[in-house]
Formats: sequence, structure tokens, C-alpha cells
Amino acid sequence: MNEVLRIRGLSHDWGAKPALRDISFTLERGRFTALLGPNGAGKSTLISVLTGLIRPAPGVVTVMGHDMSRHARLALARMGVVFQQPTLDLDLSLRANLRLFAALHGLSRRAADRRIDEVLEILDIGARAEEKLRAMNGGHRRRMELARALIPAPELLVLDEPTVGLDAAARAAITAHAHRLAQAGTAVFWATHLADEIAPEDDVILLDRGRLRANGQATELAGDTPLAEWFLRETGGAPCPA
Ligand SMILES: Nc1ncnc2c1ncn2[C@@H]1O[C@H](COP(=O)(O)OP(=O)(O)OP(=O)(O)O)[C@@H](O)[C@H]1O
Repeated sequence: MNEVLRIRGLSHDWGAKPALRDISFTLERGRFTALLGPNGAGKSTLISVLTGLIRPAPGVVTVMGHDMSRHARLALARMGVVFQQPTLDLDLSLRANLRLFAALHGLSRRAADRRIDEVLEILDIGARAEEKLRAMNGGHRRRMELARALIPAPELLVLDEPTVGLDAAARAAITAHAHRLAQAGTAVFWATHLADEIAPEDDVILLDRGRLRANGQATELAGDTPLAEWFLRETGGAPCPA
């Protein structure tokens, strides 16, 4: 099955304020898709809907064929999420954090340690596994949030502006890791307002004031125009600095 996520006719209002309007798109295995939009476009609202935190009205979200409104547990089991806010305990080591998370997913200690070692190798952080998170810089902490999201081997990886607050080198490193995960077969859904995190071959879903303005491969959408300029032109405002 190539289709990992299907969203159809999704809308959401915050009270009287419309936040999403009639959004439809599909994500496929092995693709890095940027959810690109300026501040207030609706990116976090969309991620809250697709992670089951809020119910769309109306709208349908299915993950690997499982309808989020009827079979949320099955849908969420196929998904890894990196939220904007940190979720790991700073006073535990990375391994202890991941063991706890693996246990919550029902993995035995042996299966957990096997999966933790795989994930640490994928993200190139095995050498730091026994250190407490508090001793690490922001870039490593973010990479460890990514490690946590990968423990259940998700087909869909959702990241809500995962580079906020990181310096240029840490931003480049985590962006490169996410692209490698897509090349290895995961559907990566990456919310950002920074066009330089997007490679020419990536897919882009452009969201602006709650509406889907464009959906396609970055090079096809922007043509010869640099993506950041195209983004500016399409949304009529300046992309915000990191
Ligand atoms: N919990 C909430 N209650 C009320 N309004 C909200 C809530 N969350 C978001 N909004 C409003 O919904 C709209 C979309 O916000 P959202 O946070 O989804 O955008 P975003 O693209 O993620 O923006 P940013 O890049 O600033 O995080 C905004 O007008 C925002 O003020």
C-alpha cells in the first residue's frame, strides 16, 4: 500500500474563528512532504486533527486505511509524532526515556532494547545513549525526540516545526535525518515556515489562512523561482526567520 495518509474535506473552527477550510490531500510511502505556511496558517491545527487531538467537523482522516474517528487506536499505532514541545524527561538518560516509551507501546524489554539500538544507529546518537538529556544541547534533544517517535517503526512520521529554536547546524542535521527516513520508506510530514528546509524533489502542501493553496513537488510548483520567493509571492508576506 503506497497511500499512508488520506485527508478529505477537513475543516475546523476555533470557536467562531475558521482555522481550516475543506482540506484534502494524500501522503505516500517514501515521500518527504513539507506542510509549508506562514504563522497562523493552520499547520498546528491540522496536525492536532491528524493526530486525533481534535475532531474535524466535517472531514475524514485515515492512516494506513484506519479511520481516525472510528479506529483512532489503530490509526495512531502507525504514526510517530514530534511535537513542538519537548516530551522527554531531562533527568533520565536517552535509553531510559526510550525504554519507558517502548513499554507504553507494549514492547518487551528485549524487543525494546533491540528497537532502541536500531533507532540510535539510524540517528547516529548511540554514543550518547546513557547520558542524561539535561547535559545535551538543543539539537541533540530534538534528535532524541525524533528517536522517541521512531520507536514503534511508524509508517507515518509527523513533525510540527521540529527545528524551532535550533541553530543552523542542528537544523540542517535534523532536516537531513528526516529526508533519509523518507528515502528509507517512511512518509514524512514536516510542518515548517522555512522554505530552506525543503529539497527540490520534496512535496509541498502550501497552507495559508486555513486553505490549501498548492500541492505538488517543490520544483514543479516554484519552477525557476527560488522556493522561498515563491512562498512569499503565494502568501503575500515574508517567511519568518527561525
Ligand atoms: N487553541 C486555540 N484556540 C483558539 N484559536 C486557536 C487555537 N489554536 C490556534 N488558533 C488559531 O487558529 C489559527 C491557526 O493557528 P495554528 O496555530 O494552527 O497556525 P500555525 O500555522 O501552526 O501557526 P504558527 O506557525 O504560528 O505556529 C490562528 O488564527 C490561531 O490564532
